[in-house]
Amino acid sequence: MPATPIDTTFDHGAALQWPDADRATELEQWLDTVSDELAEFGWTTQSIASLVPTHLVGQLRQEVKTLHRCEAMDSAGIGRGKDHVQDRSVRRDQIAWLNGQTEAQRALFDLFEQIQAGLNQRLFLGLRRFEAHYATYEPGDFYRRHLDSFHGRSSRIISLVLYLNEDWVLTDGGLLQVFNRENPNEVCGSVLPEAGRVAIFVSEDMPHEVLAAQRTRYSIACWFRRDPIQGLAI
Ligand SMILES: O=C(O)CCC(=O)C(=O)O
Ligand SMILES: [Fe+2]
Repeated sequence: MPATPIDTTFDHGAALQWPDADRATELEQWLDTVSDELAEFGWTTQSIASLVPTHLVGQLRQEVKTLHRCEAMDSAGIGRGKDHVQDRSVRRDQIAWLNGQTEAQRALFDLFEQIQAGLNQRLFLGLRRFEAHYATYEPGDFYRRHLDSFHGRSSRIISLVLYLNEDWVLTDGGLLQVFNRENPNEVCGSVLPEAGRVAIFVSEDMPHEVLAAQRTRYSIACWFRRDPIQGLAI
């Protein structure tokens, strides 16, 4: 009996990769939708499931869980430069900055670079770089209503928050509430912090708040900036 010929029509290695052409089309459509909604409403929420391999969000979740468990995260502060203070009545999360060094962070930074270029093309924002940190909210932790950037000093232009939590339900709390930019007492949207979901908004326009979480909540907050200088913390 002849040996079974090796099937050369099916590349098993390539099948595990993202199909490049489909993914590029998905990304262009995704960027069109995000740009339209940012221009019209100042914010949007989307899934990144069609843009990244399924295991990426799980890898990022494992990284932040490890950082949290090893007590390698710092209490988050508010204000910039020498005005930077820790005020537990305003925010209670713990953070750790991403450095793009692990495989998962490299893949995420690739996506962030594509988002940066795509938003620049469509909205002429002049974004030049981004910074991102993991955040952990333990049960009871919150972040009161705030803006991510102040008018006139705006170096943070677009905020993007990626959520990492599996099976998050309403009773777990921790919703992101986005307020009307004309009337900051009116909630215009709520986002469930479930794995693969992002919230994207104009940093200096959209007041927002993280409601108290009832279970540990993991996320990555990223800011796309216009200024070229590294290390100017806000
Ligand atoms: O985690 C979120 O939903 C938003 C976090 C936030 O507002 C911030 O870190 O500035
Ligand atoms: Fe914020």
